[in-house]
Amino acid sequence: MTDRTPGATPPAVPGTTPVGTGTGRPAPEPFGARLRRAMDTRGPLCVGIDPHGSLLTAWGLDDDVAGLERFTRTTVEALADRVAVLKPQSAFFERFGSRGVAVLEKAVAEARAAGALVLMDAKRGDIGSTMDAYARTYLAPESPLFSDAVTLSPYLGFGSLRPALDAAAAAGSGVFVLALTSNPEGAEVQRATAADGRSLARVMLDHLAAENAGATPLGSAGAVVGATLGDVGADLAINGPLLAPGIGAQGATPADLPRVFGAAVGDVVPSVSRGVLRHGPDVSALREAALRFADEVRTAVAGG
Ligand SMILES: O=C(O)c1cc(=O)[nH]c(=O)n1[C@@H]1O[C@H](COP(=O)(O)O)[C@@H](O)[C@H]1O
Repeated sequence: MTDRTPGATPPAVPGTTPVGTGTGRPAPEPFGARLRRAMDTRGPLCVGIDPHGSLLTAWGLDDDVAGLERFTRTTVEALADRVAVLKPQSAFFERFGSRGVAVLEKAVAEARAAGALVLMDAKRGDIGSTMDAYARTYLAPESPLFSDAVTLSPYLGFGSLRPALDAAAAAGSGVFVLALTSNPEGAEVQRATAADGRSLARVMLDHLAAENAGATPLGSAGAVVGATLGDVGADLAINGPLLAPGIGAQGATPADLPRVFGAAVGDVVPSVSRGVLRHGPDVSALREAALRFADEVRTAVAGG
């Protein structure tokens, strides 16, 4: 009989083979271990690549595919050999159709080759059979968009993400699941109460903690928790990474991190997009801005 208990592994999607299984190759190093090393050596910072039309214009570029290509190439060149994580926001590339996605593919490959971990910000979430296709897009090593990690939305039920969780584990990649997002509208859903009395965010955090149980030095199933939220009154220790967007343009600063994350602050990957990108197109200015954020984060995490 099929196990229907919450958190049980759902049956395989009919007609599909789970992504990345049965290759006979040795298991790749898990994302959590790779991320911990990158955070230790490069500093715990994620810079988002968000090519807003207004930023392209501010950089003196046209808001077209050529501008997108130039903006992306400059950002990768400036940062991929020094920041721990680069997070391209897929929407800003998709808006140009297939030519924009081609720019994204190239950026992913070049950023990874330069040593950055690439977190694809796609915020995907769907029924399991479609989730399997998303897993093949971002988490299958043979895909042109294969990334070190991907952002996922769990609001079709955490269990619907299973194909992506399994594909990530098989590929040595990671996931970041939306728990408490940085935008004020998120509370309506994420702080709503589930049937058992927990908030929906708590339910997601508990699922992630279960995914990461026993992993060392850090699990590969991360949560997204906005740096903008103040004291969230929740234990955020999930033995996995905590992506903290909202620094810079949305008003949060690295100094806010200890208040939001408490004892889990050492597992936080703060994320900033416009706060760094607005310093372009000068490569040195982009680097200096990222370095400043990374230094401020280190100081905040160390309690200074
Ligand atoms: O998953 C994300 O990265 C994310 C989650 C969240 O709760 N809030 C949030 O702002 N983001 C993303 O983080 C980036 C924030 O950009 P800036 O506000 O320019 O730093 C955008 O790409 C958002 O889509």
